[in-house]
Amino acid sequence: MSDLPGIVITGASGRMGQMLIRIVHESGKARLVGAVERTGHDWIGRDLGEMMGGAANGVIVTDDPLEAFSGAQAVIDFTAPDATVAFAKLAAQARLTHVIGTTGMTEAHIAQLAPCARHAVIVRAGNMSLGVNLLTQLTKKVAQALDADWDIEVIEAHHNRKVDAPSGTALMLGEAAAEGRGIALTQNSESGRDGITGARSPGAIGFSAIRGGDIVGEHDVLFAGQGERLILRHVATDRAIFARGALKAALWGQDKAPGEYDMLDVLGL
Ligand SMILES: NC(=O)C1=CN([C@@H]2O[C@H](COP(=O)(O)OP(=O)(O)OC[C@H]3O[C@@H](n4cnc5c(N)ncnc54)[C@H](O)[C@@H]3O)[C@@H](O)[C@H]2O)C=CC1
Ligand SMILES: O=C(O)C1=N[C@H](C(=O)O)C[C@H](O)C1
Repeated sequence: MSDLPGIVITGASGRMGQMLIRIVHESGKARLVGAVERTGHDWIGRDLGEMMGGAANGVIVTDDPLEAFSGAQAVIDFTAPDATVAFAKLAAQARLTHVIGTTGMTEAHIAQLAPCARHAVIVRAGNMSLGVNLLTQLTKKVAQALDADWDIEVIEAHHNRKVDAPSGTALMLGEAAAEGRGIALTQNSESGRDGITGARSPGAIGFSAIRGGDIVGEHDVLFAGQGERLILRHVATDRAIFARGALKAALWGQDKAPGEYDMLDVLGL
């Protein structure tokens, strides 16, 4: 019996679920011990390896997270907001590290994580890649250096199946810009411009979302001044960057005290 940490993947058939299964399998640093999908999904009761188009691996996909979580040390969860809150409660009961990549969570969803984090490690980030987490730090620094005469706009592009906007990454970047500028994002955010909108509010942080084709994820932070513009950009071309970050977080969480963490903690940025 291996002593590598046992990992459960929720949303196993999803774009990120399948990528996570590959990355965990290839890593040699963890064991894949469970796979969860929503009730009614075709994969329930079937062998995960076969569903992924390979040889049987003995992991049977289940819609019972409690069953999957028993005997695991961590759950990596890229699903949907309501599902993530439900998984957080079960992961806390089982004292598992819960790595949350799910975006589109409201304040009400996020508030429900705090009691869970009293019992277990939660690592949550709208983007698990090294590049984007570095970009948040750069964004904060630039926003600190420039005054409010420089308009800040976050422009993001994603594939045509994405259901939430602005993206979790765009919100992280907006938060970083707001922090650098010493303002609250909630009171200074502008998005969804259409029609006679009036002039841009001075000092606002704007958000624009593009959806199309198979774009993995692209984010620009535009600082627009008088006579010059500065653009910080991240382009993701492979979902493996998110999966590698999530696996790193799951392993990092193994010896940490219960609490809510993000990828800056994991990466030491
Ligand atoms: N933080 C990060 O680095 C990243 C976050 N994401 C986020 O991850 C989430 C998933 O993205 P994708 O994989 O592209 O979506 P997807 O739609 O391909 O996959 C989601 C999966 O979750 C499953 N699911 C939904 N409700 C469930 C439930 N109650 N129980 C079990 N499974 C359930 C669905 O059946 C589906 O297979 C989105 O919120 C996305 O924004 C995506 C990429 C990177
Ligand atoms: O849904 C996606 O695909 C992605 N979601 C995350 C987000 O909302 O920022 C991360 C990445 O950009 C891909």
